[in-house]
This record gives sequence, C-alpha cells and structure tokens, in this order.
Amino acid sequence: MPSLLEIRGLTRRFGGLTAVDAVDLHVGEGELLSVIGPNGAGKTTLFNLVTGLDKPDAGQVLFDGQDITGLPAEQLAQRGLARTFQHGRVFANLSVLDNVLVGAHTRLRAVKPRIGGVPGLGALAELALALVQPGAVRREEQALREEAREIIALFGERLAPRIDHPAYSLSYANRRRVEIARALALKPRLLLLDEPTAGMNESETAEMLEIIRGLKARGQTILLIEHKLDLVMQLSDRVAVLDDGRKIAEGLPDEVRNDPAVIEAYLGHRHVGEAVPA
Ligand SMILES: Nc1ncnc2c1ncn2[C@@H]1O[C@H](COP(=O)(O)OP(=O)(O)OP(=O)(O)O)[C@@H](O)[C@H]1O
Repeated sequence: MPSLLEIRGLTRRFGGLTAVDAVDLHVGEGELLSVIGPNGAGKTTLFNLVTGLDKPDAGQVLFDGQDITGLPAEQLAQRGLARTFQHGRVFANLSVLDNVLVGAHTRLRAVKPRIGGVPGLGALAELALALVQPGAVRREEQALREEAREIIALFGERLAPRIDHPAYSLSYANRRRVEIARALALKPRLLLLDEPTAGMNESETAEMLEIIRGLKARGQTILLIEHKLDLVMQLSDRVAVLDDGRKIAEGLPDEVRNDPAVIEAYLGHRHVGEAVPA
C-alpha cells in the first residue's frame, strides 16, 4: 500500500521535555491507523505537528510524497488534511449547516484556479464574477448546500433536525459531530480524528464507531487518536503506541494488545483512566 502520510524522525521538545521523540509512522491510502498511549504520551502534539499547528524541532512530514513539514494549517487543509480537536471546535454562533459549509468553502477555495494569477486579485475577481454571473454562483452555492446536507445526514437524527440551530445550543456530543461533519466537507484525503468519542456515553460511542466504520468502508484514510481501546481494536487496520514521546509498538491490533511493552506502559501510568488492553 503506497503511503499517503509518512512521518520520519519527528521530534518536538518543550524545554527539557521531549513530547515527541524521533517518531516514524506511515499511513497507507485507505488505511485506518490508530495512535494510542497513556496520558501525556505525545499524541496530540504529534497531530499538531502533522496538521501545521506546531513546528517540529527535527524530522519530516511527507504527504503524498511531498514534504509538508511546517506548512501552515490553512495550506494543509487545502491539500487535503482535515482534523478535529480533542475538545471539539465549532463556530458557536453559526448554524449546524453553516459550520459544515465552512468546510465546503475551504475546499472550493483550494480547487478554484487563481483568476489572472495575480496575488491579491483572487477575492476581488471572484466578487466581480459573482456580480456578472449570479446564476452560476447561486447554483454552486446550492450544490454546496446539498453536499453539506448529505454529510449532516450521516449523523441521522442527531443532527438532521437541528440543521438550522446555532452550534452553541447543541449538546457536547452534537458539537463534536458537527466538527467531524465540517472536516468531512473538506473531502479530505486524510482525516485526523483526535478522540472523537471523548465525553460520549456508551451508545453515543457505538454510534460514532459505526460512522467511522462507514467512512472507512468508503475508502477514507484515517489517523485516529482514541483512548477507548475497544473501539480502537475494532476499527484499526494497524495501531501505533506512544509512551513518553516514543513509539514503543506498532502492528496489527491483536499484536499490539498482547505486546508486553504496551501492557507495561499502560500499567506504569496510574492516571490512564481506561482499561489496560485485555
Ligand atoms: N505547549 C506545550 N508546552 C509545554 N509542554 C507541552 C505543551 N504541549 C504539550 N506539552 C507536554 O507534552 C507532553 C505530551 O502532551 P500531549 O498533549 O501531546 O499528550 P497526549 O498523548 O495527547 O495526552 P492526552 O491523552 O492526555 O491528551 C505532555 O507532557 C504535555 O504536558
């Protein structure tokens, strides 16, 4: 399987602490790779490095064979990397639909050629076009709305009846669903999910598992951080384990589950808060 994402020797230090320590990883097209590890293992820092929110002290990130190390988040989104955050980030005052449309518009900006090729003229020229071709613009907007509605429909009765509600009025779990819907509207080549079931109860977690399973079945490449090991074991093609910034294991879910170094890492951290892999 050719690698869509390849991470080589990625390292990030905060003062004396090495949060991510020479980590190598790769994610193949259509693959679901989970990154697990005790609290403070470096998972979110790794995501931040891959998605341009933070810059590494050493190492490289390659996406589809191109070096994207240190590129800003906006550019990475336009290249097809979309992420969600551990605590969920949505535009509180925008409706569910508009939150998802933000994702669709980001994608559209990426695929539209720069008019005239003159930097800075793009937005102005776009406005001019909108004025002379209102029908075309309206149709394009209509198509985006339709697409956003289809994505929202993936979340069934949880989101569909609330499509016009402002995000601030939603439950925590629903805000997290909106965030994932927005990321999907980017039509990402790689979707990075940071603890998509954090704060969700058992039935909500089971629903999310089905949604992720559905995305995977459609060929979506996914990099997942997740604490709920049951879900990780059911969904992942491969699992990588971080501990104190280092990758201590990588392999098929069953191999990782029985790896003594992994069991040791989980037992060694008293505040894991979740079951040791059984
Ligand atoms: N901006 C920062 N400044 C200083 N230290 C940081 C910073 N960000 C993360 N760290 C430290 O780096 C280490 C890794 O943190 P990180 O959040 O990546 O871990 P994690 O595996 O995502 O943990 P959790 O499962 O609790 O979310 C921790 O010791 C954390 O305190």
